[in-house]
Amino acid sequence: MSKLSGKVQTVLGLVDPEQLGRTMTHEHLTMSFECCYFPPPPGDEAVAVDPFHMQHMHWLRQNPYSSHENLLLQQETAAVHDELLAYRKAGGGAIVENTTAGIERDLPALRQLAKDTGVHIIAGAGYYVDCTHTEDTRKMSVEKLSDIMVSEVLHGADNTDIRCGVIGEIGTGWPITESEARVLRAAAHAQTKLGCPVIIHPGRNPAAPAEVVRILQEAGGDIGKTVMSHLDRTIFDHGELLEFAKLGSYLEYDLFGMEMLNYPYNLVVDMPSDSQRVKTLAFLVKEGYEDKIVIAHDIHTKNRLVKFGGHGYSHILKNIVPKMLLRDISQHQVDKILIDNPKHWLTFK
Ligand SMILES: CC(=O)NCCS(=O)(=O)O
Repeated sequence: MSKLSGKVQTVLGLVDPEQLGRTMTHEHLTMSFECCYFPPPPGDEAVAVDPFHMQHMHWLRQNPYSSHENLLLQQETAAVHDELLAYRKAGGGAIVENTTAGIERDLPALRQLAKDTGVHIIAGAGYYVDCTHTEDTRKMSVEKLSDIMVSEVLHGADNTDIRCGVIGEIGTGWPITESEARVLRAAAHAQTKLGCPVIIHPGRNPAAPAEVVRILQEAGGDIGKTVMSHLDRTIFDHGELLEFAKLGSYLEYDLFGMEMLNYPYNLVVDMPSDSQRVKTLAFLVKEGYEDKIVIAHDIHTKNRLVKFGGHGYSHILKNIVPKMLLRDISQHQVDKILIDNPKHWLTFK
């Protein structure tokens, strides 16, 4: 039996799963989202260059990806530090930090934040979406990619001794590229070796999550120990959602706090409101999936920090939980979603 077995691996070392408490399963504390810059609407170029003023807060919420400055979350470690202290005060215990290679993972910063705030931080191994893969990454075999992920978990990543505790977020688009498929297979192989949790960023198409599951399964992945992220912007039809849920992954609603009219990466998508997200959670609970739901905010731009007028990492604990209780999700079920499900997922087999 591996020494990881029965434990959760944080950036400060192994912990007993009971120590985690309430856990956001998909956040970023330091990263760059420059890879996904989207040009501003015509006429808004001047605002986009200098958006951090009170009168532009609404513009930023509607166009978060159209300001280069807004994509540099890695510049805000001091604010994130304060917001993690607020998260603890609001009852939070742990955060899964999903930044992988390609979007500027910074493990020393994560270790410092964990030390200074007392929040358990679990770091992610592996690779983000295709456009961030380097030439080296594209040339690697599945075995080589898998060896790297295993090493990031067992020995440390980015030339540090800081160890990752999950594989992911593994980035995929739609259609899934050859390089992304290779990374997915490698993640499945590493998961088989390690018995570790995996988390996936699917492409923006309702068929994408199931296609990822198919590739992982074919490569021997453990779907019951895998989180499918971003379902709030991916699967809308309740019938299709139940079909996907049957495949057995954790179902993650992780864009709480993000409300926008035009989702620039797929204009066909109507980004749901938080009320609609809660309604979908209540639906899944009613259908018997209370043991498979996990939630988070996926903060990946500056404007979502409290410092810039955003909701911060405590929004779910402060605002969404009361709403869940109002919508027939019991306290026991809320505790499953925030404590038990993340704990089971994060514990190494
Ligand atoms: C960092 C990240 O991948 N966030 C997801 C953004 S998306 O618009 O839901 O794909």
